[in-house]
Amino acid sequence: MTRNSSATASFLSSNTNKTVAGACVQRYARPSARAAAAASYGISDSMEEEQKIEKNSSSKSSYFNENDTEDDGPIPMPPKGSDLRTVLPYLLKVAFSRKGTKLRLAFAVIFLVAQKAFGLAVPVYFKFAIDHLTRAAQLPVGPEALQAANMAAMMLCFSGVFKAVSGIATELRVVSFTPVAQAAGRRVALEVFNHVLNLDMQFHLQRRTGALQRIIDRGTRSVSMVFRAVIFTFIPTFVELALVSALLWKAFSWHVVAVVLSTFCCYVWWTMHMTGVSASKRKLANTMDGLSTGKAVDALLNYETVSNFGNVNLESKQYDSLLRGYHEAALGSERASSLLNAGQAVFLSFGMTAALSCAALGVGAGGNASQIGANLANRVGDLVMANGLLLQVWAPLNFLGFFYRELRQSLVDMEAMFEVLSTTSNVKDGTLELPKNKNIDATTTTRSNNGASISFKDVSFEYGNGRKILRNVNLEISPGESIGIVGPSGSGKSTLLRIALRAYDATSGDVFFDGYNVKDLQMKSLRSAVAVVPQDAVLFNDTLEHNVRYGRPNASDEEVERACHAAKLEKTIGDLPDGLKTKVGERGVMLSGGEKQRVAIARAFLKSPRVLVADEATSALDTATESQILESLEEIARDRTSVFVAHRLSTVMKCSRIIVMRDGEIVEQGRHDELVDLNGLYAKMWLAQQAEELSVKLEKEVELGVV
Ligand SMILES: Nc1ncnc2c1ncn2[C@@H]1O[C@H](COP(=O)(O)OP(=O)(O)OP(=O)(O)O)[C@@H](O)[C@H]1O
Repeated sequence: MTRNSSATASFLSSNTNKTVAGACVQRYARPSARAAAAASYGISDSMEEEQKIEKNSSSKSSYFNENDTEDDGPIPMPPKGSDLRTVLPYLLKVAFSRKGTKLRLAFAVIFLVAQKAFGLAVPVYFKFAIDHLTRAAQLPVGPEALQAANMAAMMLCFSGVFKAVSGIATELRVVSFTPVAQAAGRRVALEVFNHVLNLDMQFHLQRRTGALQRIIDRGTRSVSMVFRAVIFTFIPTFVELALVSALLWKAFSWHVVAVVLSTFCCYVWWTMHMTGVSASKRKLANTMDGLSTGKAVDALLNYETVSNFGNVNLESKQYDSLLRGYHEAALGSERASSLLNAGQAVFLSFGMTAALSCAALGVGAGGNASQIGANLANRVGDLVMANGLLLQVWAPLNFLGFFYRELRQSLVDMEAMFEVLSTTSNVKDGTLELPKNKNIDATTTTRSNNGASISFKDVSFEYGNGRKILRNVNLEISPGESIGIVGPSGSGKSTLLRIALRAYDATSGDVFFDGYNVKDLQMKSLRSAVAVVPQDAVLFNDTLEHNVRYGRPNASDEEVERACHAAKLEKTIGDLPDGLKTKVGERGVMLSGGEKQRVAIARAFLKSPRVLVADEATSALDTATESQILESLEEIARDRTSVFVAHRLSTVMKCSRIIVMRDGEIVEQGRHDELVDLNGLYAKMWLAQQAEELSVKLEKEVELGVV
């Protein structure tokens, strides 16, 4: 089970959805990753800062989770496609599933209308000011000219006030809308986290953690971008364009409007076309980005293996070639973006010049050359207004290009996220719950047999590649029995346990837990009745206490202490600088293999399960540590059903029954002495191990000069 033990450990020890979300945030959240990287490069100051932030944010987020999600309505199913017509209604439903969103959105729309209306009034009042000034200049000096000049000043004041009001409305709009987009993003993020952690083991084995993290990260950030682009950029820009066109038509002619609209159409066409080119290159860049991040995370997580095998250069080369691929793809996308920007600038400059020239020359306004000359003075104000209005429409047009690009990108990012969200687990959850009151109370000293029975009936299994791993396994484990499972490597021992705990479902046959078919049981209920101590206990990058308490998050301090005592962790705690509050590092790197095992045992003790599963829990330890750990395990196994998978037969010698597996079949079973007498596979394995131990002992004695 070595290969998958880390995934199994976190997968099997999840008690509640809330715990799952917490664990997932720990695994995927950026700050943790950065803190880990900082730790490995010795950036202690920034790490301290990160730790403070993490501590704060984790306590805050659990507070918010508990309260906010209670108020929130159910989140809708993710859409099938990734085009705007399907994504937008989904996001609106997500946003509206939160209380108060409609009101916020209504305010945001009111402020948006105010922003645009007052914004358009600015050039109009500026025109009025110029008209009054022109009139004042044409009048003889006197009270009438003075009154016209005063009117001009007043119009300028109005224009200034409207500009200020428009600015304030913009900020109010941002303030009232941002929480809506953020809340929708957070809800989607939480949904993806929970969904991913509830997916089966096959999914997690096939996906690279780094690449998955990027998909989730980018997908959730895209949520607020879609809102900003569509609701606060595209729709207002079209409305504004319509209003400006109406004003220009009234002031000049339909010819000017035609020039403006043609420019707009050319601009939009160019933007859409080039954005398509840029997006396809960006998609490739994203794939390369995911691959290179996945590679980096993989190498950093396996730091010890990389450095022990002297493969830093190999890892660097592979990482470099992925990075190069990413940079080439990103460069292609950048080039397309530059071409897009240049084209946009050309269209806007020519369009603006053409529209203003038409307005200045009075194209389409009718009349002969002398009339044009007579109206020229009046047209100065109109021209200034046209300039102001066009600048006003062109300004968001620049953003329109940016938002369109971002929108396309967001839809690409969301597609990947929706794909993850619509992945279904091959292992379907059941509906039945195990009776709750049957778990043994870890705090009492007198305990009665309260283990669960497990039975395998004609169980066969293959991982999907046509190779049979288990063949018609039949096994009855009674409540309170201690079972040892042994057999050559690859004989299917760990697979048998995975099927019992529903990491996978049997291809044929059934498994019963306490009389219930495991397929009918809620996974949460089944797994809360079982504690797994794996070979390679994986710890969270948190305090020792957090890692122990993970077995039962609501345990009291006294219970945590008792669990540490049972797992013989006291010496380790005493040696650590901050005792139980010491951070154990990424995956528990600050602890030895034996110490990590003890933490896993303390966790299992605290969980107080009905079934204890120790999967090669002591195989990586020396014999002295093994016997201590076995003592602790036996203490937990007392009065419970226990299953020990082991290579070292000394580990299972004391079990009430030993199951011997070969090629996915149970070939022998019985007590240790019975199996030795049987003279079969077990007896051979026993003799081989005895001989091996004897030769190791002899070698040591020769080294020490005893013989
Ligand atoms: N996720 C997987 N996909 C495909 N094959 C797998 C997977 N996990 C395990 N196997 C294969 O299934 C077989 C049985 O594996 P299993 O881990 O159950 O053996 P085991 O008896 O526990 O071995 P060991 O003692 O070495 O841990 C092995 O040949 C292994 O390569």
